[in-house]
Amino acid sequence: MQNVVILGATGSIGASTLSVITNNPNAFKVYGLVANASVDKMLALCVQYQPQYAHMVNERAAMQLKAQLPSGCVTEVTTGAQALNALVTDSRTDTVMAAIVGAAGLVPTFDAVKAGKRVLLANKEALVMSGELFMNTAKASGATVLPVDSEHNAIYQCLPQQVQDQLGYCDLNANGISHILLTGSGGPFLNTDLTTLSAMTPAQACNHPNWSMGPKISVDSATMMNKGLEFIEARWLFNTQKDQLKVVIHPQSVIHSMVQYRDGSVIAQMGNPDMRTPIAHCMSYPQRIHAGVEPLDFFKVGQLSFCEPDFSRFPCLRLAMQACEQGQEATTVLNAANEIAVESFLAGQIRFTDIADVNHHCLDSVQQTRLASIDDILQLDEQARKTAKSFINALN
Ligand SMILES: NC(=O)C1=CN([C@@H]2O[C@H](COP(=O)(O)OP(=O)(O)OC[C@H]3O[C@@H](n4cnc5c(N)ncnc54)[C@H](OP(=O)(O)O)[C@@H]3O)[C@@H](O)[C@H]2O)C=CC1
Ligand SMILES: CC(=O)[C@@H](O)[C@H](O)COP(=O)(O)O
Ligand SMILES: [Mn+2]
Repeated sequence: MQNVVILGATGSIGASTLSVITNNPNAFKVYGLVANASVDKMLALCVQYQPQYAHMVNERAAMQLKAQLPSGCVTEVTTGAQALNALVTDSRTDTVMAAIVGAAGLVPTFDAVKAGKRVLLANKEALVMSGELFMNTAKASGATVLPVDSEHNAIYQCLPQQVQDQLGYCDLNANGISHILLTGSGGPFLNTDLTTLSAMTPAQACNHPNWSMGPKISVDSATMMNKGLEFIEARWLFNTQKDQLKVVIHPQSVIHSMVQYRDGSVIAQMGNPDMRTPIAHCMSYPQRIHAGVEPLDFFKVGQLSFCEPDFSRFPCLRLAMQACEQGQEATTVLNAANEIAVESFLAGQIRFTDIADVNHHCLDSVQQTRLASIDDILQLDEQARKTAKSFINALN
């Protein structure tokens, strides 16, 4: 029985993780649930799963949750950075699902890695910000990092065992691998008339053709910044060298990514677009469990198609690929700028096409100081957020 802590329990990945646990009650116990401020959702989860701990980052939310928990519920409600650190590093915590959205997930995820836990990584932004430090820390602590993001999970499944065992420092070339092919759907605006892009609304941007996800990642899919963040994520997870990583648009999201070998073989991982598959894979690795996902029906899949990304439609993808080449300072700035830009777009303060302009401006103007620690990363993140906010204020 694995004791599981879910960071981001009230979100989309949190719900899928809890569904996998519900399907496998003898293998997993919900030990701790973490969210920011969604009291009603957390209350319902506490009643259903009776975790040992429910942690709310927002202090008021923690007080409200405490007041509303029914008597007889075993859950202890906590708040504050120290309590969160204690939960992820607790000797009874076996597995941490890292599924807080954005930079807010970095510290608890990193703490779990430092403590040598089994870390199931959905929070790609943590790796975008701290990639090198994150993977080095995992190696030093002996933490097992398993990629939940559907593409990275697919790539992982297509790699040989010895490469899987050396996540973060594997030599792809020495293992006969020529390329990693990172697939992306192109999102809801793949074929939208370019002249109308600036008028696209948050609801249209969040209307992903294949996946049901939280609002931030949905907008990132629409700009293809999601693929850019995933490009950086793959760079760190699979230690890719220049030109080993390619983005392929595949609108149906049936193939979740591929690995191309020197001898001409291409190994792909396929399945219905349902995050419970990669989550179940990570939770049970190296075993296989029931995820509650319908098997892929090849007679109903229809046509699978592929094309190259068009950078004039998706400038954020190019920015991310360039930032990846520049290094961790640039990717930290880009991630922070993008979080502010997406938040402002969702709040109706900027246009869809302004997101790329905010990101571009921050990459060009934020001074990129050398990053040696998580504190350095958080400081640069803060600086980039300030710059993004000033730029947005000047737009309006
Ligand atoms: N959804 C998906 O299919 C996929 C998601 N991912 C990645 O997984 C992560 C989560 O995505 P998703 O589940 O869609 O996001 P959601 O928006 O659905 O959920 C976000 C979760 O994070 C919590 N949260 C937000 N801010 C904070 C904070 N400051 N401190 C603590 N908790 C916070 C939310 O709590 P509250 O409800 O209280 O606000 C909620 O539980 C992202 O990094 C995303 O890129 C990767 C692949 C696929
Ligand atoms: C489910 C998942 O992993 C998302 O990151 C998904 O890939 C988003 O779809 P896009 O390929 O459109 O970015
Ligand atoms: Mn993905």
